[in-house]
Amino acid sequence: MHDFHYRGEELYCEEVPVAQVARRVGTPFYLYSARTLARHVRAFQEAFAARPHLLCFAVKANGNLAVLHLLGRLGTGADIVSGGELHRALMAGIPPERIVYSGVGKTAREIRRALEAGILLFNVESLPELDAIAAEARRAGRTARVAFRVNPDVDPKTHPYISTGLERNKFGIPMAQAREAYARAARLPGIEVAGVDCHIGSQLTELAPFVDALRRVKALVEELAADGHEIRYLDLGGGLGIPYRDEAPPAPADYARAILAELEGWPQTLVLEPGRAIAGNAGILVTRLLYTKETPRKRFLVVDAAMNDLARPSLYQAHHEILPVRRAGPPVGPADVVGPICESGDFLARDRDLPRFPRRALLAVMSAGAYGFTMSSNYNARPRVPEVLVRGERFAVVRRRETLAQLVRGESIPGFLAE
Ligand SMILES: Cc1ncc(COP(=O)(O)O)c(C=O)c1O
Ligand SMILES: N[C@@H](CCCC[NH3+])C(=O)O
Repeated sequence: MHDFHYRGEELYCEEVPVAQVARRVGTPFYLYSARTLARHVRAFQEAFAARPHLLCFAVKANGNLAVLHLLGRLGTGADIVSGGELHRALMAGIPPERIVYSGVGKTAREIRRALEAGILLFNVESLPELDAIAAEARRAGRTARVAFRVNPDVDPKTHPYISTGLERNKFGIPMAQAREAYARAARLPGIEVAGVDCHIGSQLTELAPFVDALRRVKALVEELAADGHEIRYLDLGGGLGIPYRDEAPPAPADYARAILAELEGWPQTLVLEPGRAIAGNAGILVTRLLYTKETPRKRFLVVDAAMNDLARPSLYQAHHEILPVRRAGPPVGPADVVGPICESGDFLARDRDLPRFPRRALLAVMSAGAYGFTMSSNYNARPRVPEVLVRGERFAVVRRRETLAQLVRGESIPGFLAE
């Protein structure tokens, strides 16, 4: 599942002691395992080998150039949602013909860049956006291949903030409007109807919502075929969950079996956009204990990482396991692991049965490889932390710690303030 394990008393990433990296780069930092990333990619590739498919890693989960480069070398493409992510994917060497572009608010400039790059597919989320893409394509003398992202109105049974395929969510177009939308797209110069797309949410731990959504998509594709559209790509989005605690999400092979069974005799190229399932358990956030603070009610472990470094616990009450980098004694009762930020919502873990740690102990916040660094911010003027990639016995800093100079880069004090 992942390559973070104890050897004796010490936590390792692959062949590298985590404490050794901490000595080199200081804390906090993100640490990724190349072996875990590669294993997860291969699990998808092997599971879907029986049919034409394209694995487009969701860059929003982890956009580090080295990570994207590694995934690209293994054959993956990218699912992007902004001009910034397009830039990252191209810089990392991911070929444009393996890039699909989702998101409800693509700007004219972003659309132009994606057209110039020659990406595979625009996943279109509204009719006004379709018109904008058509206009840019005509201006550039190009043709944009499009899929509509349809909203199948399926409950993914996940956290409400990360469910996307319900009618009340802002994503995609309602199924009932799809045929009309495709008819309009087919008439528009600059547009080539190429696929159907759907993505119903993230951290799904059951197969049924995926299968439900796919059945609705299949019914639509049949109608579209009857209307004369040639649907060559079926983009099923991402969303496969991972174990953070005791969840038992389906493995990529189970997910593939369920989908492939539905698609027997369907010739389309399958596009998949996993993010978390590839990167989530391939990364940890390493932090140092600053102070242990005991009050009559609570024990607080104040660490040097905070909600600006890993937002998931504060934002979704997400659970991330906390492991000592050097094994400590037995648990002595509940503690909150909190950061230095001036918000009560600044916690990485709550009410965990944890040992008593020596001062300056290193702690690993597990399963932080997806939506960890990418959601980090500079809140409380905290420089963003470094990212380190391990492969076997080697490791490299793949993003340096932000400096104080970088923290204020681009800011200026206008002269009129002195008047
Ligand atoms: C359009 C789209 N594709 C792919 C993903 C990746 O999802 P996950 O990381 O759950 O696989 C997301 C995020 O939920 C998304 O919005
Ligand atoms: N950022 C979320 C997932 C949202 C997925 C984006 N479509 C998380 O950390 O779980």
